[in-house]
Amino acid sequence: MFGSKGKTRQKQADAIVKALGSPPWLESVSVDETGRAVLVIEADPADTAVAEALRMDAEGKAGLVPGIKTVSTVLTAERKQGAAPAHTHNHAPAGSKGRTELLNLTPSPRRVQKGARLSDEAMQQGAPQRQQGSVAKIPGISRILVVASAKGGVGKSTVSVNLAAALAKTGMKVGLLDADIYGPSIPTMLGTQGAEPKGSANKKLVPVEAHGMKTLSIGYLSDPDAPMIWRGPIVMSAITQMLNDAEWGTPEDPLDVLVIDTPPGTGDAQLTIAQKVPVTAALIVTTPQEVALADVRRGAAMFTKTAVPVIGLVETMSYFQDPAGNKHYLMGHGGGKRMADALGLPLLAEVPMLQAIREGGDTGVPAAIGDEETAKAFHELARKVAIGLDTLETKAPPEIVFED
Ligand SMILES: Nc1ncnc2c1ncn2[C@@H]1O[C@H](COP(=O)(O)OP(=O)(O)OP(=O)(O)O)[C@@H](O)[C@H]1O
Repeated sequence: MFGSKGKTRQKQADAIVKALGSPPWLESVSVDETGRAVLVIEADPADTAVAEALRMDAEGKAGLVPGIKTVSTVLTAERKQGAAPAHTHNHAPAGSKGRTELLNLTPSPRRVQKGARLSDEAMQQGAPQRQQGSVAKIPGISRILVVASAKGGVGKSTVSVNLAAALAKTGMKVGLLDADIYGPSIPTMLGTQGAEPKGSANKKLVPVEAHGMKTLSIGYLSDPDAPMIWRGPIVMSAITQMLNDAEWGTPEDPLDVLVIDTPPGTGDAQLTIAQKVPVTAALIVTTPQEVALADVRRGAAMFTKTAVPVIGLVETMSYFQDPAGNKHYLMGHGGGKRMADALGLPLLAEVPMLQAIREGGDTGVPAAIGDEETAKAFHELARKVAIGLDTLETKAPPEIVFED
């Protein structure tokens, strides 16, 4: 029935169905020879928000199946009673002429049927969603990794600082940009409070050097005793300045990676960064509690929507190990793994709750450059992140285009 290529495509389609958990709303999956998957999702046209959420989630998961290069979705009205159940195919099913036409008419990117819509934030901004590669790269920066979390206080800045320090320790040229407008904590974590980035001869900001990294923080640019209300445009101009008008590297000698610590949540600031900054990939930080799942899902969906690949999840404060070596799962056990599985993302690290990590943050010497045992989790994470970023460079990004 199928040739060997056809069999591969069928396997990929089956893998997508499996990755999505064979849901009843998935009418069909097809994969063509270029690695483009088309998902046909049945949704209630009256509930566009649900349809949109299903689509984003499904596309994110499908995009992670090996061999899949782009994912497009066709949203259809709900199946009438007695219609065929969900199945996979490499060709439009015989006898479903309307659907065949629909699939054949969509060599291009994702089509959103009338009724489906973008998020409220995107609508408010009135801007088309970003397509990967559409934001110009910054000369002097090879890759940008954003570290995000759905909620505040989960240990995102701690992961950002230690990951950046661990990457720098491997010999990579690393930058760390603190874009956390609500609580720029990176100067404290690096022991650079009060630093004032100087201007260079060619009127660029010179990043502050700390622990083998180049760093800039919104905290260096604002008075910590005079908290200001940061609004979208101001945030973006500060971040844009720190990104584009700073001496991170040169086109001949660029940074290998710039880690950006973003503000927690999925509001305007995060969406703007994902859309306007040439982000290579995102990393999501969470704690083990189950309650955060919906928030994390929303965060992952935001990146999917803006065509930013998420390379994985990091669970932090996973457990406390007593002096006898017993592990105590104070915040629950396995939440990060379950969440990663539910989102179809790899869990890249489970960082323990350690006094040395907290103290490292408070004293300005990241634990990742400290003693071997404490630093281990971050070094392992850095290794996986470096591999993840390299892998992305050889894989075509998902293709996303919205219809008017
Ligand atoms: N693995 C860990 N072990 C011990 N303490 C930790 C760990 N991770 C984070 N902490 C501590 O928890 C507190 C919050 O961490 P952090 O500031 O990194 O969170 P955040 O998510 O960046 O917060 P915010 O939302 O304010 O940006 C800090 O005091 C930090 O030292």
